[in-house]
Amino acid sequence: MSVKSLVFVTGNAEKLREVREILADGTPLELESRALDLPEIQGSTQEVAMEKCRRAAEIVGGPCITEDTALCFEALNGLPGPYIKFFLKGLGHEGLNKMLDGFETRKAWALCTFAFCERPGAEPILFEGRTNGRIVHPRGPPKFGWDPVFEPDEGEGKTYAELEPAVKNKISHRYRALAKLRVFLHERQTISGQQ
Ligand SMILES: O=P(O)(O)OP(=O)(O)OP(=O)(O)OC[C@H]1O[C@@H](n2cnc3c(O)ncnc32)[C@H](O)[C@@H]1O
Ligand SMILES: [Mg+2]
Repeated sequence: MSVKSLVFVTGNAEKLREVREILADGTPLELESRALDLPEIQGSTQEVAMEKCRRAAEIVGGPCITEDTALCFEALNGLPGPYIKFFLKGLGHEGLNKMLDGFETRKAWALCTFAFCERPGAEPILFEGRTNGRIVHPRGPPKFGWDPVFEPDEGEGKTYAELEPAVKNKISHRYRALAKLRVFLHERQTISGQQ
């Protein structure tokens, strides 16, 4: 099976690390990374992801993937969603918790959206992965974003930050979205066979 290389445009080194770790299971897909922090529009997670990937393809001048991560609070009808980066920056881990004080549920879900764009001007295709959980007071090393405050339902009571990276990578929103992207790329023979 031949190895296919694809450009992953992201300004987030931790995302890139996790994607590489997940793909290290033998997936014959090599990522070439471009560390660009692309502007992101306002809108639904799908609209944000589509537009970011369109812009990335224009810059790269060829096929590329981008990834958007949202953290959605059930009590807030899915917000902060794609705006979590700015909420986290402005409020911190405890602030995210405080936002939910007074609400009946602390349920949340992490949503990852990969977008693949074949060439500049082409319509991107989206692949979503979701992991359900809840928002808790921070536990575990604060290495990656909101990992310390998200306790996935399948994490046996541990936050993403407390889980071994290999365990997070088996249940994560990112793993689930990437699994769909891999199937797509494989079926299009982007991974194996001729281009
Ligand atoms: O260049 P891009 O790929 O857009 O990278 P970004 O850091 O701007 O990422 P997003 O726009 O998708 O914003 C998502 C926010 O959630 C954080 N994040 C993403 N994935 C995460 C994960 O698995 N665990 C914890 N935090 C995460 C990330 O650090 C951002 O603050
Ligand atoms: Mg971003």
